[in-house]
Amino acid sequence: MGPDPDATPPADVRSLWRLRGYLRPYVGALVVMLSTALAGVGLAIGIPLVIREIIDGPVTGGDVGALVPLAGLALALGVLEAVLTWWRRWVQSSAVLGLETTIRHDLYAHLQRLPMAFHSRWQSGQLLSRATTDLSSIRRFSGFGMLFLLTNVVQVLVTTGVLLHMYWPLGLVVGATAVPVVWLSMRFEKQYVVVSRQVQDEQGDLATLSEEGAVGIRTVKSFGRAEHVSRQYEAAATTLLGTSLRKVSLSARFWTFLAAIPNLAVVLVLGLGAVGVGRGELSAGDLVAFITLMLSLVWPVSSLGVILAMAQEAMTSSARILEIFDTEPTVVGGDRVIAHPRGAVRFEGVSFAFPDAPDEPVLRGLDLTLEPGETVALVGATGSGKTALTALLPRLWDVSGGRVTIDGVDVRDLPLEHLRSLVATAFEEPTLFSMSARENLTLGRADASDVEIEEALDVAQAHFVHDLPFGLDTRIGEQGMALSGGQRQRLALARAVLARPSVLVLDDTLSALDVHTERLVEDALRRVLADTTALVVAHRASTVLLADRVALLQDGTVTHVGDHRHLLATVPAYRDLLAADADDDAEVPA
Ligand SMILES: Nc1ncnc2c1ncn2[C@@H]1O[C@H](COP(=O)(O)OP(=O)(O)OP(=O)(O)O)[C@@H](O)[C@H]1O
Repeated sequence: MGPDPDATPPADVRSLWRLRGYLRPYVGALVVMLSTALAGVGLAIGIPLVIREIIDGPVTGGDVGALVPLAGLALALGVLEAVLTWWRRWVQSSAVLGLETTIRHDLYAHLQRLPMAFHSRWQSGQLLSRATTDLSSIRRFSGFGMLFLLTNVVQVLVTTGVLLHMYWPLGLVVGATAVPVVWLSMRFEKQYVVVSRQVQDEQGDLATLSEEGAVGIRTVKSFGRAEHVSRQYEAAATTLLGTSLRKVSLSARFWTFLAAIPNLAVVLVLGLGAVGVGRGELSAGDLVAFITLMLSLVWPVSSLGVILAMAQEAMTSSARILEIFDTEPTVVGGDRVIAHPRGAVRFEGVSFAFPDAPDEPVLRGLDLTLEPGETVALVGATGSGKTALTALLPRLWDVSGGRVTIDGVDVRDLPLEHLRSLVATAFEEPTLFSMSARENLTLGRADASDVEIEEALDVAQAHFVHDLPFGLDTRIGEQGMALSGGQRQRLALARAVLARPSVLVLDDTLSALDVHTERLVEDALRRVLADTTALVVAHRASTVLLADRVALLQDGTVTHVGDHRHLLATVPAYRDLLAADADDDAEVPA
């Protein structure tokens, strides 16, 4: 199913062409860019011709009076060329940056719509490189490459035509020097693409190593592996250095040859040109114009190889980005709305297998009913599919068979946003985002008042946020204050409670809390759970006691549903799972 994230997709002009819609808002800018660039070509050809007039006219004839207007014209053309270049660059930069931003925005929005099945298959590094490296290579080509591919070809053709027209034998010499230059740039381009890809990959490897080293610093230190990790890093850095030096030496050789060829040609043209001037077939002004025009061809000819490489790269990048755009969001909402949700949940004959393991169903023929306001604890061995079951409610995954309903409506018939406002989940290992504690808390309900935030913090026993350096405004998450596992869980619980869902899912949310805090949280939770339907994944007897009923998950299906004490007394498998905890049970208020 879907494309392979690690493979480089076949690239051709069609992929680049498919992104043309993004250029539409910039048609005006493109017209300005193209006309200024073409006018620049005209000036690059015109200025040497004016100089020819100056040399053959006033300079040869010693006529100072005629020199002034011609020199003024040359100067004006030079200034015009500078102004046009400035204008083109200015228009170009704002257009291509805008273009890149629009594609990046669409890409991000699309990624948010793609289902878990997509995200569990694609490494974040892959997505990151598509959103950064690939986008910038498209930007470079659409702003710079595309324009110069066109204008350079025009400049080479027109200038060669002018040269041939001025004095065809020398024109042929110049035409002939273009051959080794083009050949050299093509060869260079091929080798350069390979080396620069390699440098990019090695930079990626090095980045991964440094990230792992930084994120895993505790593990590295506690296992005494610091030296091993630095050796690994050093080896990767040395490889990168070697490859980068190869890249530099390759381009140093290329540019040296590139400079040498026109210089040799100048010698040849000067020699042959002098003969031509001596024979009266060519004026001195012609020769100077000729050489100036010839030198003006060096960049357009030599850059063709690099621009073609850029085009190739942009095609590959478009193909890689289109791969993401072409992945259809398979989890799409319906259009039914539950106006007054009561929170009755039913799993009816539910089966489920992860898409990458379709032959090993995690759940099969599972039935479970949660009455409105009821709390059901889900108990099962580790790996028995408890998390998978809870993920079916907000449609992080879709059932493979059967259906899940809320108030009798199949969750697939509800708009996704509506469904996800009905169901809130607190995970065992919650993600906190790099933003303030308040923003993290109000993720599910941006308009929550301070009083409501306070109530949610009460339920989750998360008053510690007030003791953070800036209270609720303290930045937490990856780039902010590090919080303990238990603190993170309590924030996640407060976040879920604050969303005031009709159905609350707690996926082992209390596992990192000490017994004392857990009891306080449970006491407060009991009040919240009194009128909210809740599915609570539980590993401990104390958590189970929050529930009105317990469902035992075995072999992918619910085998027993009942009261905790009853199950403990009658179901040996249940007793085994909660045996260690069973003794505590007397201490906990039922
Ligand atoms: N993305 C996935 N692709 C394939 N298999 C998966 C995926 N995620 C989980 N599994 C497998 O599905 C099974 C059920 O996993 P699940 O996380 O639902 O178990 P659990 O009962 O919640 O376990 P625990 O109590 O340890 O959290 C496990 O065998 C797990 O290895």
